[in-house]
Amino acid sequence: MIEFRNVSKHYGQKQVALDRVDLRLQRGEFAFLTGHSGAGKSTLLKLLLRLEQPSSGEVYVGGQALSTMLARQVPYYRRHLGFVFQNAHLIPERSVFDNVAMPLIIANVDSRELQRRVHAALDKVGLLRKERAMPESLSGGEAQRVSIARAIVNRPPILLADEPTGNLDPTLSAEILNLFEAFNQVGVTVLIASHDLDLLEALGHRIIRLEHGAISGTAHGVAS
Ligand SMILES: Nc1ncnc2c1ncn2[C@@H]1O[C@H](COP(=O)(O)OP(=O)(O)OP(=O)(O)O)[C@@H](O)[C@H]1O
Repeated sequence: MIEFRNVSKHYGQKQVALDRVDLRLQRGEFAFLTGHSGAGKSTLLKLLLRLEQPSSGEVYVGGQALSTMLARQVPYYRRHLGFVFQNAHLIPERSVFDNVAMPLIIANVDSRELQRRVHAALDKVGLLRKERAMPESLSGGEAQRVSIARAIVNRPPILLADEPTGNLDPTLSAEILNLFEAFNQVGVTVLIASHDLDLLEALGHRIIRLEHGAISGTAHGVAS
């Protein structure tokens, strides 16, 4: 589903963000990406989103080499990826419903289908009752759940997240990770960058470690 073949990424002349990374994620896999600050986690996700291009090597998603994708194909490609940031990044002057609907508006989905899908996404994250709320009235955990609803409303086969629990306490973090697990159980491939090793190790999923841009190990945590 996802493959990095000998991928390096340099910023400028000296900064090596990724160093000859080889990595495969099977369809339906759930993996964490961890490593120190500056290890290259966000860069790896940016390459998958095609926000950045490798300096050498190739990234394949669903069998397609991303370097061969034309600029005009990139927006369509990105519809197959859901992405969750550390901060929810909601539009403050739009309701919860409108925020979640945004990817469907961009994809020109008709209004009845849009309503049905937004309700289904909010239902999955347990926030249907908040559809008319404005972002400022949400707690941190609720805002993050809205951003997850927005990421999955297009039913992407791949869900990526960069430190999605970084601003949340341990109980809320566990709730957010449970949501990712629920999507994974219905077949979504999930890759989450996180520092929070204690939380990750307890879940029993694959953990991919980056160190100064290189893969330093891949192992499984121990499910408690
Ligand atoms: N746009 C950029 N220009 C120059 N250097 C960059 C750029 N983006 C990242 N880097 C550098 O590349 C390296 C990897 O950064 P990256 O953001 O991928 O690490 P990270 O593991 O996500 O770190 P963190 O956990 O702190 O977010 C770092 O040394 C960083 O300073």
